[in-house]
Amino acid sequence: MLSLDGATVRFGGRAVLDAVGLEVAAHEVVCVLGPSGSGKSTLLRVVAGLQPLDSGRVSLDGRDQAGVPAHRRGVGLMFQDHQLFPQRDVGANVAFGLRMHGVSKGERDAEVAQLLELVGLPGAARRAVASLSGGEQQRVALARALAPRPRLLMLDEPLGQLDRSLRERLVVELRELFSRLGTTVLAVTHDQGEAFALADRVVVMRDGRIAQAGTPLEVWQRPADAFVARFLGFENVVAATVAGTAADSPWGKLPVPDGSAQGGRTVLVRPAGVRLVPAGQGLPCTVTARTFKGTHVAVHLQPADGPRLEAACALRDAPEPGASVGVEFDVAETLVLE
Ligand SMILES: Nc1ncnc2c1ncn2[C@@H]1O[C@H](COP(=O)(O)OP(=O)(O)OP(=O)(O)O)[C@@H](O)[C@H]1O
Repeated sequence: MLSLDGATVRFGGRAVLDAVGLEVAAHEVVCVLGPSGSGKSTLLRVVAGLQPLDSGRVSLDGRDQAGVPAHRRGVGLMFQDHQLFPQRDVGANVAFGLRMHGVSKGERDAEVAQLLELVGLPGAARRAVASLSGGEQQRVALARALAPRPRLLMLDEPLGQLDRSLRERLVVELRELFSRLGTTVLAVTHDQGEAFALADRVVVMRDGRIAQAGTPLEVWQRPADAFVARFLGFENVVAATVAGTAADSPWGKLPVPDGSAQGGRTVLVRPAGVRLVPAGQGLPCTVTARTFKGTHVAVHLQPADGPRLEAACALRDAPEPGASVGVEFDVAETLVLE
């Protein structure tokens, strides 16, 4: 449905989008993820027709969109600050795009009622926008974006301003809604939890380029490089020299899976693969801090030599800060990055 080919945008000589290639299939939900300034919003704006390309191409349903203005592209956009019209009621906000398309009043009212039902706000058409909570306003903005039945719906930080529990709930609702409607979605977020919960496929951006694209599981299990691994929150990433099934690292010899890439590499050890053993065994470390993570405790460790480590520990097993422990590494949670 959507295809970007060598899409490039430069500001003052710097490529903010650098030869980006991306395909989005019909009914697919793709989340673009990346740190601030990596080019996510620019990517959306390019697809929407709000930002011209310096080179490359954007196609929708196989048709090059060069010269096609934003309002003729058939894409819906929902921004972070959702920009509802405060002086109009909920129904008028949702009906906005339908009016622009010349839909009659009777049809509009029926459509608005149906959309409000869909986003979980049945009967809210006559309410004032100011009387709604942040989460309710977000749903109205979503109903408004869905109303003209866009072939592609684009969301820019759709849940950005909401509190965590509401975001987690809405993300599940959105996922159900999109799969029910078969909506094709391109969403941008800097929250990896949101992206992983919402997307069929995630695209991680760095400095205007795609660092990795894949299903949430693929990206989580095999981050492409140290940047992606760190961006996903993995701290135990270290340069090492791999020979056979061992890697020489600042933490000593690490076991690595059979068939790992050899030579000078970057090695990732997931926190679950950092096993605490009694002091005197393994790599000597001092516990510097503990962070409660709900299902486990993250134990932060300073080895006598080498960069800090993070271990995932059961609540009852987590040692106190200041304790001396040993560390062993589990090959099943170790990965040599390409
Ligand atoms: N009109 C512009 N003129 C000059 N530079 C721009 C313009 N728009 C964006 N940029 C720059 O391009 C880079 C990418 O911006 P973009 O908004 O696409 O990033 P982002 O990944 O969406 O970031 P954020 O998560 O902070 O919204 C940034 O360094 C930004 O300062």
